[in-house]
Amino acid sequence: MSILIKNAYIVTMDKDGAGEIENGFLLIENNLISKIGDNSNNAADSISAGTVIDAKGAILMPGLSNTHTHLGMTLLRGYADDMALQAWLETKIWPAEANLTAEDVYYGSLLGCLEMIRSGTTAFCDMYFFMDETAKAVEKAGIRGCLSYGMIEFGDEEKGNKELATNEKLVRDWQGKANGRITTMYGPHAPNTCCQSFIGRSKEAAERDGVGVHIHVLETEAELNQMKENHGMCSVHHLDAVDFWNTEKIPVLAAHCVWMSDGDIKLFAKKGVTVSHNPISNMKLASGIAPIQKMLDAGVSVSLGTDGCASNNNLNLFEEMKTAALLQKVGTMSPTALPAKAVVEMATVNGGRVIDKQTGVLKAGNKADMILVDIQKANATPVFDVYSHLVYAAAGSDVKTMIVDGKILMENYKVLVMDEEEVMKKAKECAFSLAERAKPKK
Ligand SMILES: CSC[C@H]1O[C@@H](n2cnc3c(O)ncnc32)[C@H](O)[C@@H]1O
Ligand SMILES: [Zn+2]
Repeated sequence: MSILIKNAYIVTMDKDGAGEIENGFLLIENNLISKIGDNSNNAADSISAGTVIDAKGAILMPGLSNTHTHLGMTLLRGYADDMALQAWLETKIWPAEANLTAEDVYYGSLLGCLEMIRSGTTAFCDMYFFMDETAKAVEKAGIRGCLSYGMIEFGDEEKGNKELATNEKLVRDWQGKANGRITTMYGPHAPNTCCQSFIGRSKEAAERDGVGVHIHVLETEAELNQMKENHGMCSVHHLDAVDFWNTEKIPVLAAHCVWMSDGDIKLFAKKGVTVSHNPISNMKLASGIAPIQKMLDAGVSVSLGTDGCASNNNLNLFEEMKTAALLQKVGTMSPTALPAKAVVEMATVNGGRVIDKQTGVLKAGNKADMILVDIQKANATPVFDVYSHLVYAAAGSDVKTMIVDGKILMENYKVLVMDEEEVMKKAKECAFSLAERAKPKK
């Protein structure tokens, strides 16, 4: 099993290696990148491979990583808009989610995988319900998923025990499955929906099982105020007291982090916490502007997420990259904040670091997760700077080919791993049936 890609403009994202190669080739053997180099002297002509892709007119780059989403929520796209987080969750989303079935989450997740394949995302971190179904969808779709069960216990110990047991089963059943494409984490939802000791127990379970933790933190000013009122300190310091941010043994992924103080940022940098920045969700729910430039300056590893489809309302990381850059600029009133290359690093290198260390950079020995972005298009004419193009001008729909773990999932805009029409039909049926079941009974 080998694939040779030649004549590509390669963006490796490899700081210590090739950087960009204007006319490059890349060889995949089994699920790994075995060679990458310059093709201006036709070096690739001497390489034989089972499949050859001529990538003239395309950028070859690492696949994008979406480090915070709730994939099954594709069914709730457009279900409840223009509301603040707490009211949105309590009056619309949680009542709808109380009616979710396993079938809903399967088709919602498959639809999410399809949308990610079509827009360049090769890997994602998820936190939701019925996670066996998301795992089955990931298995079928061929992408990479880091899955956590979303645990909410509101201080109820008995509920907490059940939630931990469900997450533990997910880890036992799915960790490392699908040739390592599926990994798992523990997912305590947030510091204001789970008590401190429960979140501490989640961390201990994750360390015992050798997997990471994924949590929402300081998403809104309301959370910050509630934590100060109830505990006399912010969420970050509250959880530091149970050593939650310690990454010596396992990765720690913190979504949102909008209301971080300078002290919180310093602590995250020291501890090695990965932040998932979700600018579109933060804008739509009017949660605020996360201090991302400050985090990067302090040495925090910041990645990008979309959040769920009910607060975004899509899974398109190209939109997320552009929004991240623009939002930092307007938030700091500085056009030099969050330049294009730093944003591409967030969506590739930094996301890869938390999902699978052998992804996010195109170099020999890494896993073969990559995309081809079409630049034979009006919106790609001219390309002066490849990072500027990717962040400010490119669209998710410019992604023409995707390879994950050495397998072609989409080739020349044709998705090879599922019947798109069928998936959309089933997902639509599930969505409308769910909305019907969620209607308040008269
Ligand atoms: C317990 S599974 C995940 C849980 O989180 C909800 N959710 C979706 N988006 C957000 C957000 O921006 N902040 C907090 N919680 C969110 C989702 O609906 C599930 O109930
Ligand atoms: Zn979320």
